[in-house]
Amino acid sequence: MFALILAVFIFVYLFFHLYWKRKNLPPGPIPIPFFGNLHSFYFTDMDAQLQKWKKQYGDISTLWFGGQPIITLHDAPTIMETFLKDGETYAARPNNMKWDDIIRLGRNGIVGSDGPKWRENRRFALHVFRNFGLGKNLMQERVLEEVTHLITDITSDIKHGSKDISIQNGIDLAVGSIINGITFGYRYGKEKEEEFFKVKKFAQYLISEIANPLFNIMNPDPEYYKKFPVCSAYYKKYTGEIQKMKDHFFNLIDKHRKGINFDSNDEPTDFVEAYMRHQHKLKQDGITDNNYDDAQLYATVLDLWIAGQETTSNTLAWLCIYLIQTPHIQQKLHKELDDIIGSDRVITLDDKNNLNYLNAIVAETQRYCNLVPINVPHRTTKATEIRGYKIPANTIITHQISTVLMDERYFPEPEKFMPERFLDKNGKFFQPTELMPFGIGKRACLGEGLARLELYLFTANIFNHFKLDYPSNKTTFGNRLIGATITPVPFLCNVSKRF
Ligand code: HEM
Repeated sequence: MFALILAVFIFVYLFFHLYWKRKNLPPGPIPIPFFGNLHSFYFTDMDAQLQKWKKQYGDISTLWFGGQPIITLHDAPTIMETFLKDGETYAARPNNMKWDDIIRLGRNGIVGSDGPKWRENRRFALHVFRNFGLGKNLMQERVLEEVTHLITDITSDIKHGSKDISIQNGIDLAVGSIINGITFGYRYGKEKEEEFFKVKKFAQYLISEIANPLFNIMNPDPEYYKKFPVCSAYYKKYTGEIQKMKDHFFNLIDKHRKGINFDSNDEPTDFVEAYMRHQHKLKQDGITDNNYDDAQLYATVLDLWIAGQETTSNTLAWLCIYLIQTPHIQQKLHKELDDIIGSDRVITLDDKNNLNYLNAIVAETQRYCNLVPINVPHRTTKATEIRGYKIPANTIITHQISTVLMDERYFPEPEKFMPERFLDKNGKFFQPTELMPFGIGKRACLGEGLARLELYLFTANIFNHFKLDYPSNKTTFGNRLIGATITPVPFLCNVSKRF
């Protein structure tokens, strides 16, 4: 009798998991109970595994993160028709990813919030960025200040000849100084290097854990899962790290508030000040029911810092690695710089349209490094239909940038690093719509303008001043660490001066 009950139970269980819950969804790899498809990422790199599934199941498929199905789009035309042309339907974020609530004190910030709070705060941040000169010379000056410090530091590190140094750390610190300058109003530089690497460590921990299966399994309800042995140790460690990060940012926020004279009409010089002045105005106007409390401020600053530092800095690090691995491409870049610039003067936005090969290298690096292996998930705000599949409201869905950027239909021989693919027959740089490293639609990267400015100014000025080569020990050179972003394993490179 017991055997019969067990057999029925197993049958019902398998029938539900293997067939019933998947029957109306696009095809995809078979999920196993508890893990879904997450276990596959243990055996193959995330982006390579997605590529395999795309070949197997086509341009629209379903992945399971634990018990959570995620509809995944892989081809540019479908992505344009949905996320771009019907943006509002795809503008929400999942509301069952509970670690986020712990990290961001509820549904706060920009990356993880939605509805009016997200809309208002995204608009507010973009407005502040524009006031700080994005798209004008002011932001260029901020970036160039850090570029100049970096060039000076590298020059002094290598003295007269050439030397193996960590250009990666230098870039990290410079990009961190830019985002910290924008958010809190001060740069790190060499003097505050220790503070920078402390925050960077938190950021890296958060980002890398997103690829941890245990993190994803516990995500729907960490408070419940922490009752189980392995999960409870994980919960303790994870929340401990988050607490340190919260302490750091709230400390800075409190200090900042004390330094602001709210009676003055001075223009704010950093994001936190702009935010606090806005909070103050709302209070004065008696508007208490608003979307601008301190939890929202903390979570937004956290989002800007993490999204703004790690992404740009890693892209630049990959660019250095690729140009070391392809000396003929670096040589061609040096030739363009010699022909167009011809001195060690500072390269600015005014030169951008003449530096076609350089722009193509940046574009190809963004394609090839494929920084975000799994794009940030979205949630449908209403029922819709995609390629014949009925997708209900509140379905988790994402457009998979990583598979689009490696798709041979849009980028022939995608496994090759070939900047020439972005030059037309007259040698002019162009960007096809399929090149979408910042995502598309309502949720496309908020920092795209700043990131593009940084990628261009750093690349142009670093390579105008220096030649980069392999370090003497290249054992792990170019190896990848996979998390929410793909990071190069820490590396040295041999740097020599060109002037
Ligand atoms: C090379 C650099 C960068 C890359 C490749 C990148 C890529 C992305 C991607 C793929 C998304 C998700 C889009 C989606 O949900 O579909 C995103 C969102 C976001 N990024 Fe970036 N990003 C970069 C730099 C930056 C910078 C410099 C900042 C801040 C100053 C920033 C702030 C944000 C924010 C706040 C969001 C969330 C937007 C929202 O949910 O409304 N990013 N980024």
